[in-house]
Amino acid sequence: MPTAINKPVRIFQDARNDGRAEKRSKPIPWVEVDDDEREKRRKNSLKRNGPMVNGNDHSQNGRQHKKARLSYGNPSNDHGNPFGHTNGREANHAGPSSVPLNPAAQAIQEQRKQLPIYLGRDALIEEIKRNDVTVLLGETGSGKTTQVPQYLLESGLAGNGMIAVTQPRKVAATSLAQRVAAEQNGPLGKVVGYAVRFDEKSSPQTRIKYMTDGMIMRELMSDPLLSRYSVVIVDEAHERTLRTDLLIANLKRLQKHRNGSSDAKGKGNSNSSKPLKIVIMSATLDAEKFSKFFYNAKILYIKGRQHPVKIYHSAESQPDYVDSAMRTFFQIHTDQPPGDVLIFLPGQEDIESLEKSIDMFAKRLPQDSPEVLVCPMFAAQAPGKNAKVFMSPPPNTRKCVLATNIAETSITIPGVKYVIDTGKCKEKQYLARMAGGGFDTLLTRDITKSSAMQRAGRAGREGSGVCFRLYTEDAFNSMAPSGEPEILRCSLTSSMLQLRCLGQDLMELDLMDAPDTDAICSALKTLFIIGAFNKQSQLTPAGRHMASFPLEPQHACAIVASKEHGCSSEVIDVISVLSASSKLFLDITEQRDAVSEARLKFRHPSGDHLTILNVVHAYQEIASSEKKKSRKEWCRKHFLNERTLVEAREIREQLRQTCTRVGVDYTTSCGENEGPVITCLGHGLVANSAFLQPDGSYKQTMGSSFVKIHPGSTLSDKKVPAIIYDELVYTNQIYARGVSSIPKSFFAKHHALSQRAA
Ligand SMILES: Nc1ncnc2c1ncn2[C@@H]1O[C@H](COP(=O)(O)OP(=O)(O)OP(=O)(O)O)[C@@H](O)[C@H]1O
Repeated sequence: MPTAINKPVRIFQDARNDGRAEKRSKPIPWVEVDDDEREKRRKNSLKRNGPMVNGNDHSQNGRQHKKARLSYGNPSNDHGNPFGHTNGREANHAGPSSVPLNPAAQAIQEQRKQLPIYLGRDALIEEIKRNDVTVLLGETGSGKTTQVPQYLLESGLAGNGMIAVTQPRKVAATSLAQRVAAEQNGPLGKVVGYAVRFDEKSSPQTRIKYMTDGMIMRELMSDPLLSRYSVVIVDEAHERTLRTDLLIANLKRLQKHRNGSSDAKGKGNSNSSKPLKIVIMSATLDAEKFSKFFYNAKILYIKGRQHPVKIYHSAESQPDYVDSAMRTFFQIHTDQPPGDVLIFLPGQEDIESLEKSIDMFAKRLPQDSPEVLVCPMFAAQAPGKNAKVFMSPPPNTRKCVLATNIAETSITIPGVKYVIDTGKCKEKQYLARMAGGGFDTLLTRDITKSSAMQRAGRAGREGSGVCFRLYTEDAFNSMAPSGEPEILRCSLTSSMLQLRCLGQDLMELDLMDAPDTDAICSALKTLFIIGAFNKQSQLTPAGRHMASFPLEPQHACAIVASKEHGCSSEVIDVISVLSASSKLFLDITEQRDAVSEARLKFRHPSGDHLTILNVVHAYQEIASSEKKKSRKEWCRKHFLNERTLVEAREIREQLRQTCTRVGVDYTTSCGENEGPVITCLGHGLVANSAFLQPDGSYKQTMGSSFVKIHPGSTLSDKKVPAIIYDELVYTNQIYARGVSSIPKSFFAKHHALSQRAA
């Protein structure tokens, strides 16, 4: 397909020689993956031991296909309704055709019928009806995530219960809900809704709810049997996030309770009025492992993908992957037919650096060349900005999305035809032994085969696509098949607290993989010193309150402590900013002096937390008196991210509601005397504290590591006897970020506690 991809790109030849011009001018040599070989790999990746629901080898497929067409949009209830009787509402959810369809909606319905999964619709419904647990494996783009919930709803299999579809990431949950609401020909939040942290769009009419795995885990606290749901679909289960693993363990437990059956075959349904169906889905899943975990649950396969994706590997390895991605982008842009480009990079820094390079070289394109619109996409970016990647670019413009692995699974970015995969990602890793007390940090590493396949899959969503891998075929062949489950590499503090509120013990839970003892001890230690657990590792009343907040326990602890210190208003203001998805302070390296000058007036001598509070107060004043435009200008002048402040305002509202529930008066204020704010933050961050050493470094109180204050902190050039910090980042050394000074006397009580905990 791309015949001219090996042509030199002019703009690099013409560019000023910065030492790279000559190298850049040489096109990257590509090797196309042989189609037969790819088919062999595809078959291997879908090693089957169960029926294919949409292929010729399914015993009844021909008949079922016919029936599927007949029943589409007009489902009878002949698939049974194991969740009790429909209550009349069912008729409204018989499918999108119950409301007259305009031409655009009709086109969407036609698209639905073209998906590979459509051929197996009835077979799939039948299998899910027969089995309590179903493991569904099908290629990216076959239609699992968008169609399965609708099939179950339209067939009446969900009864009058809801269908939850869990996703590891917020952006997938929200964008899928939007798409499926359109497929159901209704507004978002009605029949189809979503729930992610700090944001929910649903109503009493909601029947399909896309939600993050964290949100459904949180629902367990108020509804331990998840009785509102008749089906829980765990999507992208291959990612094995910590929350997915905990959810799966809980689903297994509560299904036994609700269905009264100890196997996955659905035999216990007869006595149960509210049975639960579980569907585990992915394109790249160790299906046997999941099946075994659920007492040999049925594995089903969906054959084929809607559109082909051609794959190219670079002939040589590309150590400077950011530069190689940039060259590949312009090779596509100058030679290839229209189509947007999606580039996978490990993290925000690489994204920002590539954005600058592409913008710079795009200015050197010939005048008649199409424009380039770069759209970054990463978790720490405000949701509104991430949503921009889903919009169409202006005419005669090629969109170039620069994304981390948040765009890797589930989502469809309209217009994307080309994927450039650097082969790198950042992964959370818990450095328990290294840092003594232990901390989560992000490390750059090579991706897995499963990720490579998911990334390539993003190119074939709306038509045929092309994926350029910036690594050799040998490198691909030596990649691990899939990643290590998060439960084996992340901090367990938050999950342990949440589970204890459910009356569960992480150590006793029936998990697919048991976590490391170091990580368990570290979490227990942290929960003990913040007062969430007592010496016997039992949940305290304060711990229960902490778990009510949708926050890390350390932050929730600060709010709970503020009740006693009379400064809840201020603590909530600070925590709201720390919980926003993007950073408050914009760090522009080239303008470092201007940045620190502009921020001088907010700077608080105690450090970053009260500096944040000063910004929040100043913004509140501006927001009450100035127009929107002036607020924006004010933020720009002070190098502040206004989106963070706006998002923090929404988060504050939610935290206030939780405060009301747990009896914390959020209006109490310490006024000008801000000392108690640091004391409360200290209670929460006591495990994140360190003492000054003679050489100017800081030694952790709970661990044995030496840390430095991050250069971006207001305290970076100060020496204070003791600090608390929000997080540690590991580069060539360990840096503490989000730092405040705290009196050493504060530790008199806590240090003894931490010694005892150790
Ligand atoms: N937001 C969207 N806009 C346009 N088309 C979409 C959108 N979401 C889904 N589609 C279409 O529906 C198809 C099926 O998507 P779906 O997410 O159901 O597939 P999947 O099998 O779950 O894939 P994956 O494993 O990658 O999540 C896509 O390939 C695309 O053609």
